[in-house]
Order: sequence, then structure tokens, then C-alpha cells
Amino acid sequence: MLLVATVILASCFLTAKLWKRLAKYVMDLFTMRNIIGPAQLPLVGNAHQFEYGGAAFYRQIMELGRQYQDHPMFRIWVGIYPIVVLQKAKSVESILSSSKHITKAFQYDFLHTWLGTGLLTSAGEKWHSRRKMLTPAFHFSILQDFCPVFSEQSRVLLQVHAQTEQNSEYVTSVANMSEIVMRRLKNPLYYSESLFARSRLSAEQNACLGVMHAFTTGVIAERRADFAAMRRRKRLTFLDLLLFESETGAKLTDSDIREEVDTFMFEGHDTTAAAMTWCLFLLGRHPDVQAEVHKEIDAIWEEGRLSPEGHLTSECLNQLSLLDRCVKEALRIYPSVPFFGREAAEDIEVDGYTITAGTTVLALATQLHRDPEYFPEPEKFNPDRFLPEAVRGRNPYAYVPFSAGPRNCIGAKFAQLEEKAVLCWFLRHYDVTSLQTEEEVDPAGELILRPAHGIRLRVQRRNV
Ligand code: HEM
Repeated sequence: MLLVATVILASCFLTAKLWKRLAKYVMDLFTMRNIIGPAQLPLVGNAHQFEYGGAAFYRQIMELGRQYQDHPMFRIWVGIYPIVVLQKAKSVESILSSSKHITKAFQYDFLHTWLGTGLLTSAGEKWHSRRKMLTPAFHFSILQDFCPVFSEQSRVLLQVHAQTEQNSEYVTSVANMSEIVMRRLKNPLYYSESLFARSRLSAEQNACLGVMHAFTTGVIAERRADFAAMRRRKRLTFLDLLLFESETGAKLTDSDIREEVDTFMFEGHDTTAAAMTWCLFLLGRHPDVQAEVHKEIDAIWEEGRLSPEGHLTSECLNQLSLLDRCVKEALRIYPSVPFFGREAAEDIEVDGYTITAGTTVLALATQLHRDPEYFPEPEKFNPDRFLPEAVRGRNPYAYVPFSAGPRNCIGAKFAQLEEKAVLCWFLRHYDVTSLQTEEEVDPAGELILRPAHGIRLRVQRRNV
């Protein structure tokens, strides 16, 4: 009897939820009818049109961007779920600058099995308190302390082929997991947890999770073993801070720590690796710029500016202004995070269009960074776009590789310092020539914008 009652109640609830969702679908169709986008099928939306491979999807989304480039936004439908894609600085500003729209789009829930509700995926009070807790770990003084680490690790990279774990299980699992999340994102059937759980993808996901979580659990255990030494330090780095908090005030549990470590491991390694790869590709395409970068780098050695231990210091790195501009320009053309999404917290008016509450709003950095109003000849690699006089007066939301506003990237400064340090060591010792053109490299638009088949570079030792 109880079972029957439970089943009836559950199905009424489900039906009520479904009706509510369908009612919203009809309302959304009506309210957002003025927002341009490709023709869609009832209930299916544009889901049947999405390309599944990362490279083909990148081309598709860029083509849509070009098609609607005179509009501040366009919309696509994944089944009954609308996604409004913003591609102009002013429209992006209205979302990113606001402290109202700081909840991530519900599609980020697909990351929960992997990243829990760590800083990237959390919302509300949890996000606020974690962001406040972790911000000191990215203070300027801590970043400075990382310079010797960047130098030591770059020296490992210098022995090309030193990356002995090319097919590391962790790296492969991250790539597979990104692909699984992207497939879910494009297929409305996989929006249902129960349907997804029955799919082959779910089994693949579980295998990846096993590897990734075992890896991060090991990292935490190793660091915990050094806890006593860490306590004596004045400034605490990211993981030390979490461990410290777990033993003192905030009472973080082991799973609280692991979700943050999973988040930072992912956000921290794949993004910078892709960014450096694209920067080397572009320098390999522009030997004239590379020659100038070499001069700037060589001056550090010629003028004896390394630390007494032979490391790059933050002062050295701050003086690499051309390399800095190259890093920024590479992130303009190939932003490591090609798009990021928020949930509209309430009905909003953007550029005269209404976006309804609950709609996924996507900032499309790849298209935004190609707006000719701010970046004339957008496909051209031109680091001088980031000279102080060129940046002055430019809408800051025209260039958002690290997002912007309250939910911007907490690791932006760390990432830029790391990129410059690694590239500086590498280019001090090597010349690079790209063996492919821009048309031949195949950017794959997944969670991270990476070359679908790697990049072919000729690397020649310099006489230094
Ligand atoms: C070139 C390198 C990087 C790029 C282009 C980048 C870009 C971004 C972007 C666009 C976001 C917003 C994502 C969204 O709203 O969905 C973000 C968030 C985040 N990034 Fe980065 N990132 C980089 C490196 C790093 C590094 C090195 C770390 C950590 C050490 C890091 C940690 C994070 C975290 C934790 C968030 C979530 C912040 C929050 O919501 O409060 N990122 N990043």
C-alpha cells in the first residue's frame, strides 16, 4: 500500500515538474522569439544539428558566430533548453559585471561527479566563503615564491622528451572526461541523470573518475604528510591553506578538500598548457616577432638578472613586455576557455532583448575576441594590440580570457606568471618553427580549446 502511494506521489511530482518545464519552454519560445538563431525543431531544438567531434563543433560554433556577427547575441536550443550566446562586449558586460548573475549554468552540474561543488561549480554562500578563504593563496607575495618552482620545472621541460609520462592516465582521463561532458551538453537526453546513468558514457565516466580521484587523493595525502613543516611557514599556498583550515577554524572535510584540489588541478594545468602551446605555435608562425622575443629574453642572461640560485625572479618576468603581449594575443586568438556560462538569475534586458530567468547565457570568448570593432583584422597575430596605449579606452569586456567580474579566474595572475616563466626558459634555449598554418591546425572546442591533433613544431637548439 505504502509502495503504491509512494509511486503515485512520485509520478504526480514528476508530471508536475515536467509540466512546469514544458510551460517554461513555451514561455521561453515566445519571450525570446526575437533573438536570432538557426531554425529549430519543436522539442528537439538544434540538438540534431550539433557536431559531436570537438574540432567540427568549434568550426560550427565559429560559423554561427560569423553568421550572426552583426547581432549582440544568438540563441540555440538543446531540446527544450535555450542557450543565449553573447558575442559583443557590451552584452557580455551586463552579465559578467553583475553580482546577481553569478550562479553557473545548470550544465555545469555535469561536472559535479568529478569536481564536486568546488570553487568553479559552487554557488551562493558556499562559493562566497570558499572564494574568500582561497583568495590569499593567490596573493602577489605567494606568486613570487613560485618563481623558483617555475624555473626548476621549466628546466625539466628543457630536456625535450623529458615528459616521460606522455600518456599519463590522469591526463588521458581528463581529456576523456572533457569529451564526455561535452557530449552530455549537446544531447538533451543525457540531461536526465537516469538516462545518462544507463548509457555507455556513464561507464566510461566512472573509469575516468576512478583514475582522477585516486590521483588527487594521493596528492593530498603526500602534502598532509608534510603538515608539520607547512605549519611553520608564514604564507600558505593553496593546498596548505585548505589543510590548515581543515585542522582549525573552517573544519573542511576530506571531500571538501578533494573537490577543491580536483577543481584547481583541472583549471590550473590544462588551461595553461593549452595557452603555452598556442603561443609557441603563433611565435613559430611569426619568426620576426620571435626574434624580438629572443632579444628580450637574452638580455636577462646577458645583464646577469637571474637570482643567485639561477632562477627567474618576478622582476625579470615583469620586464618581459613583448613576451607578455604575445601571451595575451595568443589568449585572444585561442582562449583556453572558449566559452563559459551563467544562469540568468531573473528576466534581463540585454541590448533590447529579453532573456528569461533560468536561461543559460554563454559568453563566447572566441567570437568576442574577434570583434573587428575592437580588434581590426582579428585573425592577424599582432601583439601590439596589448600596448598600453592600445588597451587604454578599450571596453574591458572585449577581452575576457579569464572571464571578468566577481566570478573571474582566481588563478589569472598565477597563470600569466607561469606561462611567461616557462616560455622564457624554453625560448632562451630553443627556436621554434611551426610546420602548420592557422588553417591546418584544428582547434577543438571542448571545455578547453586545444589542438585536436597536437601541433607540429620544429624545435632547434639555440647557440646560447
Ligand atoms: C591560461 C590559463 C587560464 C585561463 C585562460 C583561465 C580561464 C578561466 C575562466 C574563463 C574562468 C571562468 C570559468 C567559468 O565561468 O566557467 C576561470 C575560472 C577559474 N579558474 Fe582559471 N584560467 C586559467 C588558469 C587557472 C589557474 C592556473 C588556476 C589555479 C591555479 C585557475 C583556477 C580557476 C578557478 C578555481 C576558477 C573558478 C573561479 C570562481 O568561480 O570563483 N585557473 N578560469
